[in-house]
Amino acid sequence: MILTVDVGNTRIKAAVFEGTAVLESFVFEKNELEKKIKKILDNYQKCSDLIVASVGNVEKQSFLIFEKQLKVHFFTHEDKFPFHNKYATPKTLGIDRMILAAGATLQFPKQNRLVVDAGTCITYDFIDENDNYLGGAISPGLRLRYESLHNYTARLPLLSFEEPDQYIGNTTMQAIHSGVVNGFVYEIDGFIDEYRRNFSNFIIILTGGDAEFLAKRLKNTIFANSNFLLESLNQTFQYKINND
Ligand SMILES: Nc1ncnc2c1ncn2[C@@H]1O[C@H](COP(=O)(O)OP(=O)(O)O)[C@@H](O)[C@H]1O
Ligand SMILES: CC(C)(COP(=O)(O)O)[C@@H](O)C(=O)NCCC(=O)O
Ligand SMILES: [K+]
Repeated sequence: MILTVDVGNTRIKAAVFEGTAVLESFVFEKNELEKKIKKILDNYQKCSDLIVASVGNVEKQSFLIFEKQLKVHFFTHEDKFPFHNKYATPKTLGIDRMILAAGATLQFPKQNRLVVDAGTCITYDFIDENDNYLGGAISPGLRLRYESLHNYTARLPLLSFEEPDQYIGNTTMQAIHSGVVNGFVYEIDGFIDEYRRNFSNFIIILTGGDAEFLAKRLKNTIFANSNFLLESLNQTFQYKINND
């Protein structure tokens, strides 16, 4: 049994795996980290490994305190990954993106894969059918768009997510909802269209905090799985064990 933990810039996601099956998954805030992990490990005492991928700013020590109970592994660029990394700055590539790319490579062999992770940021990661990781894109996520409109202007209120019913917003609030939500959806559809024009034999994997909403709104058909990063962490760890 293993416990996987994904530290993003907004929230922490965790899941307990037995083989490839998710036994339970969790979402919590950074300030609850140690308390939550302790509780999970109390409930799943058979966990032998704690596997972490972090792009957020939490102390390593918050995980290392569990070393008495089980093995702790932080994924880094030094680990073995199942793709050829063609990113020109491999050391600055987010470890979350590397894990997503690894999961896509292992789960969907011999095809072009695009992973879209709609979290704090939207990240696009492309791995071609020869398992070359080529890169992708980074842009502001849904909530970040609402927050930046408010934080960098004098007159725009901070709104929370609301699905606009039209693209012509006729009030300040509707204009913001249209710009943020429709802009978000159009951007992702636009990127997917561009990839589709250039590559065939293609799978698109959608994940992150906004995946569920997006799955309903995108015109492109996609494979949506909110747990894809955690599942990929589990798979990449198995891959590491088998290849070290
Ligand atoms: N309860 C929530 N708290 C924060 N963000 C949420 C929540 N529910 C949905 N979201 C959406 O999820 C996104 C963050 O996704 P997530 O995958 O948790 O990010 P990260 O991996 O970067 O921490 C935000 O843009 C927001 O729109
Ligand atoms: C782009 C990210 C901030 C995304 O973080 P997230 O939205 O998952 O919290 C993260 O992958 C990161 O810090 N990347 C480093 C830069 C790069 O990947 O090139
Ligand atoms: K992301």
